[in-house]
Amino acid sequence: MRVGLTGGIASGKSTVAALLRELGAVVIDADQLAREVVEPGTPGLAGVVEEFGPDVLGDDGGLDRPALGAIVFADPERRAALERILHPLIRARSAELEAAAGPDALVVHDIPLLVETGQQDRFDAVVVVDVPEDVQVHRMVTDRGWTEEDARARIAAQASRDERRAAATYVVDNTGTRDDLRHRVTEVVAELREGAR
Ligand SMILES: CC(C)(COP(=O)(O)OP(=O)(O)OC[C@H]1O[C@@H](n2cnc3c(N)ncnc32)[C@H](O)[C@@H]1O)[C@@H](O)C(=O)NCCC(=O)NCCS
Ligand SMILES: Nc1ncnc2c1ncn2[C@@H]1O[C@H](COP(=O)(O)OP(=O)(O)OP(=O)(O)O)[C@@H](O)[C@H]1O
Repeated sequence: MRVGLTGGIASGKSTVAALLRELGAVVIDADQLAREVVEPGTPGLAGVVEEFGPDVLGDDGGLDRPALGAIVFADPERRAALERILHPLIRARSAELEAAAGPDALVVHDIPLLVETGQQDRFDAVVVVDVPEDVQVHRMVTDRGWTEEDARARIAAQASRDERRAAATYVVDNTGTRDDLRHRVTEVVAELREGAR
């Protein structure tokens, strides 16, 4: 069974993904793949430097992620240019990992931009982690030390809460405690497994 997991930035996707792993799912994390495909020496990094110039490289020759983030989250066209380079590489790697998981696995694709990139129909079910925007901002500011302006710029680059919920098979509310979240995720996995039988 193939499940898509998504949610706005800092909604709790990684926390849900960790719970799903504990419950036996194979989780494929698009943010992690987005890092792997631009590691030093990769064609991905060469493509990014060709498009954005050497200023997006740090002193160690690796990608300067804050520098690139400042460019692309201020300009949708530049963001689209970056996505044209990285998304095909991320998809290819993700397909390889899925093939390696085997036919009986519960495979969960954690994809922040699942709805933005119109991938909802590629999955047997879509799980959306849902919180109001103010909770996202609060978590980015208090847990990660971002400015409110940076937090809102990322949110503005993403689908709206309603657009995401419209694509959901299961909505996982994450405004409660971590225990509440665990309880809800366990319930969703039981329903997914029930549906797969
Ligand atoms: C611009 C980059 C270098 C900034 O790196 P940084 O370390 O600051 O952020 P990180 O990669 O950890 O992403 C954190 C979150 O930002 C949001 N985000 C990332 N890329 C995008 C995007 N293109 N559009 C909207 N939101 C995005 C997601 O919610 C993601 O979970 C990086 O985000 C990137 O390479 N983005 C393009 C690839 C992409 O689209 N990734 C999203 C998963 S497919
Ligand atoms: N129920 C909760 N109560 C309080 N804090 C939470 C809860 N769930 C997650 N968090 C915290 O909120 C922050 C965001 O969670 P997490 O990293 O799982 O989100 P994410 O959606 O994966 O983020 P990103 O989009 O940046 O990858 C983290 O600091 C996490 O510890």
